[in-house]
Amino acid sequence: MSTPFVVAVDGPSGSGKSSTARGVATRLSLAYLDTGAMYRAVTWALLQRGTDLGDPAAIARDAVDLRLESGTDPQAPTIAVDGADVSEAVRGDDVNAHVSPVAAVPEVRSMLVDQQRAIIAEATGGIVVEGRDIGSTVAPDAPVKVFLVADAQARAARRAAERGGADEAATAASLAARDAIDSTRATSPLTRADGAVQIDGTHLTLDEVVDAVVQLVEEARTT
Ligand SMILES: Nc1ncnc2c1ncn2[C@@H]1O[C@H](COP(=O)(O)OP(=O)(O)O)[C@@H](O)[C@H]1O
Ligand SMILES: Nc1ccn([C@H]2C[C@H](O)[C@@H](COP(=O)(O)OP(=O)(O)O)O2)c(=O)n1
Repeated sequence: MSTPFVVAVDGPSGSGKSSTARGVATRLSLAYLDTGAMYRAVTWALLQRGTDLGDPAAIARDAVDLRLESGTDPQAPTIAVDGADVSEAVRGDDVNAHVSPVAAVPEVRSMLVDQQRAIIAEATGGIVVEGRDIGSTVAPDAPVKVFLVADAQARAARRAAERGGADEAATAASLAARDAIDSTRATSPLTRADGAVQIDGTHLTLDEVVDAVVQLVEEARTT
């Protein structure tokens, strides 16, 4: 069986990965996988369990038997853990504050990377996958790799607006704290992968960013 066509979209928090990836997948009738939602779901479940999130060994021990299910429809993506749909719950402040240390635990990463590769293998019609390490680690052979960036101020303003006018300075601080941990952890840190095309969406509309990625896909399909 041939390997599914993968579009890898990586970048820092709030750079537009989810909106772009969903837009591209919808436009091209591809599946969509939000790997950040998987790290968020593990964090949510460990918070519910009362796991000591300052203790990587406790995180690894309690995460190992969690059962995640990712819905890959770009127009209605979902994430469930042990049968409960947590698509909304994983966006809360508590998860935002704890997800980066959880995502830094090697056992959590290897468990989720295995699951992500299994989902990709089943996406025979092609899939857009977004996260931090897709082009570098999860799907290094992806024919299209995008590294999406935007100014810190634009990212904070957009994320605060999305959250109903949340405080912009507090949102900026939360994004910066996560980016710092995500970029410096030992295991597959956020980085621009070999072969990734960097797109700066600061002064582009969402449609323009989607157009740019669709163009990269069309170029890759004709070469
Ligand atoms: N190019 C853009 N122009 C304006 N707003 C954007 C653009 N890209 C994304 N957004 C908005 O910014 C917010 C964060 O985008 P999102 O896709 O959730 O980022 P990420 O997945 O990287 O965290 C969302 O409210 C989204 O609608
Ligand atoms: N492939 C991935 C995806 C996300 N993560 C981690 C790092 C991020 O801070 C959290 C949450 O990711 P998510 O993409 O949902 O975050 P944003 O929507 O960009 O704010 O998970 C990761 O380590 N590797």
